[in-house]
Amino acid sequence: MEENKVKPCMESAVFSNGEAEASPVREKCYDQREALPGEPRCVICGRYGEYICDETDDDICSTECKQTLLSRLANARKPVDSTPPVKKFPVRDECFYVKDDDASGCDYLTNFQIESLRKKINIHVKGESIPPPMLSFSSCNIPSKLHENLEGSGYEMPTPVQMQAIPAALVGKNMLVSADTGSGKTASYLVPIVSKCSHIRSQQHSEQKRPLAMVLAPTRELCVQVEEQAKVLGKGLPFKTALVVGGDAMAGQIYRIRQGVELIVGTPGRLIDILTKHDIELDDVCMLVLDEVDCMLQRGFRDQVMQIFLALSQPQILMFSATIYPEVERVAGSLSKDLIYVSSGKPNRPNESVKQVVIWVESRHKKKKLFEILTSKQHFRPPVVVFVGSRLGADLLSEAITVTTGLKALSLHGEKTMKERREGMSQFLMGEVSVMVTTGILARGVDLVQVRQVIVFDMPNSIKEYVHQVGRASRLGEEGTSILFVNEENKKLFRELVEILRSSGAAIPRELANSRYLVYSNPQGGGQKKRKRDC
Ligand SMILES: Nc1ncnc2c1ncn2[C@@H]1O[C@H](COP(=O)(O)OP(=O)(O)OP(=O)(O)O)[C@@H](O)[C@H]1O
Repeated sequence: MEENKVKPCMESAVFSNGEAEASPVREKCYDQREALPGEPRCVICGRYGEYICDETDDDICSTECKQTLLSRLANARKPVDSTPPVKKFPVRDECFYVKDDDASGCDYLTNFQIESLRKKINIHVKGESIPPPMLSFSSCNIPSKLHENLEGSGYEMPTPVQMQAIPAALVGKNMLVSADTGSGKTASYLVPIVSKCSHIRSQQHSEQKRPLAMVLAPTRELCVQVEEQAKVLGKGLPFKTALVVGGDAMAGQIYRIRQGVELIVGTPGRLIDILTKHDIELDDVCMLVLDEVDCMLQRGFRDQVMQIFLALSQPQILMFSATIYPEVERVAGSLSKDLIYVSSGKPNRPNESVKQVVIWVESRHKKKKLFEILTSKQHFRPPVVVFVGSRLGADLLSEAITVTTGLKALSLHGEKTMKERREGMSQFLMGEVSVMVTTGILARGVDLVQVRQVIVFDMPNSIKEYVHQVGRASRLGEEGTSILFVNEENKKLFRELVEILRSSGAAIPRELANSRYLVYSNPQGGGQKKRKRDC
């Protein structure tokens, strides 16, 4: 490792009595000592995070872990066929690219032009004084460094939801946004956050760097990913992040926040834990994001989210999901009186780029059917995510897959340690594991860039969870396939399922189409045994 790539962390030098500055950079992870309470930890191995990786701003312990970190990031971003990382999205109509000669945005567009532009990019809005969609990242007055970082990530043009949500967030609108899975919602809130927070910080003269923004998300995996992306976008700007999730040592998280960060990304439970036990000043938080808002406002999370919301001083609130129902709109509306609504694509529907295949298979035959798919040259498209209904089921099935098919399979669920979850995810993202068997933990928001096939082995409790699970098979309009195993045990969801399959043009198995339960099934999906939330 070249010395200039890994800088000794000044704060950590205080803890190590100057040792970090005097001695050469550690080569191997096992040469590094364990972290003491309150000290920074290596994001890869959890040892003493003596250095800051200048490329990612993460705490790391050695050259070895730095390399692991960088290759994970590179792999996580690598497209399936290893072609250069220029990302596409399904732009069907070139002519919406209205020429803006002065490149200053579309302020001069007439209302009619704005409306026809929205129509062409399939954006619907509701609310007062909503700015027009932006045509390019350069037309929305974001810091040039952020623009460079977007380009560096392969973001050449904003996706439709970004075109509308970014300018609206930049002018301070409170928003509820519904957009298809894989349509770029994350950058829709991270771009405004990085832009605003780095601007505020650069204007501040005080030494105290209190958090300015917060993103709440339901799972640790999603938080890890959002924080990673925030770091990439904020690189080179006065913009630091803290990840606050269960399973990692709390001391390190508090230490990081106290060192001064602009953004906190976390799960509600751990955040409440930290806020109630430690004196963290939140008065400066001016932006709050609820990612997967329908999940965050559901029983289980709602009270914690409200508690955090009430601890803040009326921040701008941005809420996002691919599935938003009237009840969510009602609760979201109660958080802000002048909320605007943005919707892109077909809300509450599986992503159109995913071909849905539904197979009627009795429970006792499901394993056999799965093994057939996984061993079929024609049907198996690794890496594959298999969704099951329980943690034990995930463990047993992943073992059975390895034993029966010889494929490398892993399970990932809420009972695993954070270390196991991190390692499992990275092995999967790096292509070392071809089948990941998981509970709902990976259903929402997680950007599995290389995955093009999802197998829903156990139908989830609700159609909206099914929509999110299917969504893992496609990013930005890339084609994918989902295979759902269904039988009479899922009868409560039959009516909604058939409706959604019909509207997607998917074939419906004869047994399902002719089922006597079709008439009686409950569209709310009630009645199925409730499973423990797995986040
Ligand atoms: N403007 C863009 N240009 C190129 N790639 C983009 C752009 N915006 C987002 N992406 C990439 O598209 C993929 C999907 O984005 P993202 O994860 O934000 O989708 P999402 O709408 O949040 O999906 P989900 O509902 O599944 O969480 C990611 O790999 C992201 O890096």
